[in-house]
Amino acid sequence: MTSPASGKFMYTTNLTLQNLYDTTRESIVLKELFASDPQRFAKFSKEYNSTYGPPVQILLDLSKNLITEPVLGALLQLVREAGVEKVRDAMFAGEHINTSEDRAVLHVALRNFTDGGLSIAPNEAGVNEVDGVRAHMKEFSEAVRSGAWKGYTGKPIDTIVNIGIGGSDLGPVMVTEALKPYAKRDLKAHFVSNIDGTHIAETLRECNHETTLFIIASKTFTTQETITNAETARSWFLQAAGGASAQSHIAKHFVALSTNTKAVTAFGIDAKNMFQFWDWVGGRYSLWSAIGLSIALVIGWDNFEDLLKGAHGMDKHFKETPLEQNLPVLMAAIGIWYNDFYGAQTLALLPYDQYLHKFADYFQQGDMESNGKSITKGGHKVDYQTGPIIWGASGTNGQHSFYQLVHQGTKLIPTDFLAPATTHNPIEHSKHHRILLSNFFAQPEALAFGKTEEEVRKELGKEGEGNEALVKSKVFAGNRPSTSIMFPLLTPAVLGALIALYEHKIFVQGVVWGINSFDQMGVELGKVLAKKILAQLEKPTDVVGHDSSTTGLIHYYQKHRKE
Ligand SMILES: O=P(O)(O)OC[C@H]1O[C@H](O)[C@@H](O)[C@@H](O)[C@@H]1O
Repeated sequence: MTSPASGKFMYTTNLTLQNLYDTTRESIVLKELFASDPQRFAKFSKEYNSTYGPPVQILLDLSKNLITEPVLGALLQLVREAGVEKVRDAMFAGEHINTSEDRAVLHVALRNFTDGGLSIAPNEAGVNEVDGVRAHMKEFSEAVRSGAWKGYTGKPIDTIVNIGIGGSDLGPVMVTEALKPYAKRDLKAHFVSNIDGTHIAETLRECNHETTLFIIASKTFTTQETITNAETARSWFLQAAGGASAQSHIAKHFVALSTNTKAVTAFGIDAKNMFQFWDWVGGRYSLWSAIGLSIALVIGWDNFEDLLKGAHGMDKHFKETPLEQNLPVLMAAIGIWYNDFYGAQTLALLPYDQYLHKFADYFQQGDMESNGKSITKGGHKVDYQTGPIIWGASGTNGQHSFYQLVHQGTKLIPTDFLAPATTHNPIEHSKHHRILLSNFFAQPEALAFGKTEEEVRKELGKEGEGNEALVKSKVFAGNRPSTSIMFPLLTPAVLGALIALYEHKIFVQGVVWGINSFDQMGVELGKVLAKKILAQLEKPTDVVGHDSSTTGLIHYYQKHRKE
């Protein structure tokens, strides 16, 4: 048998799985599986308890998935056969598993603490500088939060503006939203990402230049959106602070988070106000690095460190736990079952926690930029499905929009439901939370077990007689899969562990599919074309080298634009 090195999804276990799918799919009916096995929940749910850092408990209930013991066994065999354990260890050891860019993949090193016991790639350049950058971030964030760091007129900072995009934006946005209960409420935080001038313009309207700190977050420090927004912020600041003579005040109001010292200093930011990270930190894995500075500013250093420690606990679990008990491995295995055997196209992330309302947005980049690939590491075109489309919204909002399709549409939509047992806002004696959780429990139940025609007829009584269309439209076929994830309370450490759980799930799937989860060549072409087009926008005669559609659209813009 060949492996994905040839572009064929053909491990030996693949045949076993295909065979299981062909011969047992009809009998994988959740209603029957639960009825015939009172132990199903006990068998297919796992409790994670951190062995490192602040306490983290996570309950992962996989029992409402379309799996049986033989299926899960075969999926784990597939993971084993694909060599996931070897590649995982290679990642922790700092081998250059990002082969196309010849880089190590060491975001795990950013959340390693010397007593963590994982001895992560101590020899990779930069790994021994992690502690130093953390100390710098701690000192700086504490100075800003305490008011010791002053703006150029001697006033403390009351507003921060993180300017970044993609991995330099989504993590800080998602985490600061998720951990709002831990936020310093009198420090306003804004995140500017879009090149659309509206984003920076609306943000600057809310800022006082004397008390605002701009954090320019860009791994490469060449990203068009970020640099343009940063230049606009700098001009705004200089103008408000008295023109060119105010240049020396920039040091009090602009810091940079980057791997590119040269570009940062060329921009005018002092190297001592730069927080370094390294090329082995992928953008979408960078919230643990200096990119997390805005998080540390908002929630404070100790909470930021708890976030890292929660993730580190999950790293230990991923590295040290047998596959059968390994949460990210189990989630990855089940995702492969739907993606490559059932033909599911998507995965919906559905947190029943308003604080996690950016969770799906965050993992759209995390998952889709990592595993949205169709060429293997060996350079072959795949003949199987790779990364799923990630989408979702926080409960219960989704219930009033897209759940109709999830319950009764023609597509199979695997779903992950997430919820905390306790809310940070127990208003009305937690009445809201009880209602929220009743929905969190009800939706997976409804998806799995549905409602039969017989039940509908009984319920409708006379109204249903002679109205077959009505009866049929009220039937829920059921057997729609879901995973449920619960935790006691959304703390920084729990959030860290949850993010790391999904990161490692993505990792495992990427290895099984034989792709490089750590480059992102797919974002390049559009960028290059946009640069070329930008230079042609002035006059219709400049618009050359395009198809008639693109040319027509640019001509329309040229005809109708107003400065
Ligand atoms: O931090 P930077 O270098 O500005 O990159 C921002 C983003 O740019 C591109 O879209 C990709 O490379 C992303 O992975 C990255 O997160």
